Amino acid sequence: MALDMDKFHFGTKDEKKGFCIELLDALKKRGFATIRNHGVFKETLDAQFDFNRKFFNLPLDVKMKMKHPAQATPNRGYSYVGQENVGNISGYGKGLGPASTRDIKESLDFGSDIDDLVDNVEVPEEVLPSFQVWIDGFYHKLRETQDHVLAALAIALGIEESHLKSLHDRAENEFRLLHYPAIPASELRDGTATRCAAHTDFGTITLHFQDSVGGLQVEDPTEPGTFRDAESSNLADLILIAGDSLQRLTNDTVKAGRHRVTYPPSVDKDGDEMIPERHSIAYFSKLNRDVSLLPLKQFVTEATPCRYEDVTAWEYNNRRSASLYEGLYEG
Ligand SMILES: O=C(O)CCC(=O)C(=O)O
Ligand SMILES: [Fe+2]
Repeated sequence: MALDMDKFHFGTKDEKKGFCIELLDALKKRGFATIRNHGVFKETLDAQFDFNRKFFNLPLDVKMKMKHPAQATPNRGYSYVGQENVGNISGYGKGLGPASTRDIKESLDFGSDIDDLVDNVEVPEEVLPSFQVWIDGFYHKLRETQDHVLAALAIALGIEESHLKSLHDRAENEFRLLHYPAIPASELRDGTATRCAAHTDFGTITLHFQDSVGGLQVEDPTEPGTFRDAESSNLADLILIAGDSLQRLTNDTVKAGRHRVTYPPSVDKDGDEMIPERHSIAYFSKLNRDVSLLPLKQFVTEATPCRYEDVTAWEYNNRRSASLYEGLYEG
């Protein structure tokens, strides 16, 4: 059941508080929360998914003109199928090494148009008219939603309402459009390939939207190893997953949600069917680069000693993302 964010904005004091508590509860118990009335209208999402399709339908040589650089940072531009392998970070936090799976996906990464450190790899007007202007607007639209979600989480966690939001006020988020090409179900069967291998995201929260194909799954925090579909009856619902940085700031009070993309619920894993192509959007909320990932003081007590080192959000982000592209550019 999706949580109704209208209760946060327009509800009574108790309804607002109730929304915040349920949101935090869902992250703790299921590893994700679905939210409706989050401020991004269905028409806006439909238009964004139209742009997704238009971009990924371009010929490969055109997409390669917007190519992601040869290393993980800066995380901007187009990554072809096989360029980024999330399996490399699947074992993170579990004491395991990289998994030997390859992801069958392509993606296009952006930051904000006002980021003063990293420039976007822009999609030129002659390649896709109005695309870049739309993307820049979409970034800020989602940022507004992010700010409200962070306020709700802060309330539930007993932190000052604007505190988490203020740690994100430099527009250093990133977001990506993803396309998973149609493949025969048999291609995923022996476990050497997947759509997107299991992982946690590096930022504080990730806002996900997926098309009607589905396939996003989140690990049950109470049953490690069991992944459950993160489906929603309404495609305009936002699927919220916590990331490593929120886990660190809250000293494990909120754990990062481990997630992956695999067979959609409608496809028979043992059959010969084609898995349809899939489009999705992942908006990664990132702390300002200079913020320390030491747990906030409220979360460090005698019973819950500090579990994490003093590292900046940027250093941590770069350390984690470096492994995503590892092995590709040797020699
Ligand atoms: O495609 C999706 O729904 C999820 C993608 C994802 O988890 C990621 O890019 O970090
Ligand atoms: Fe992710």
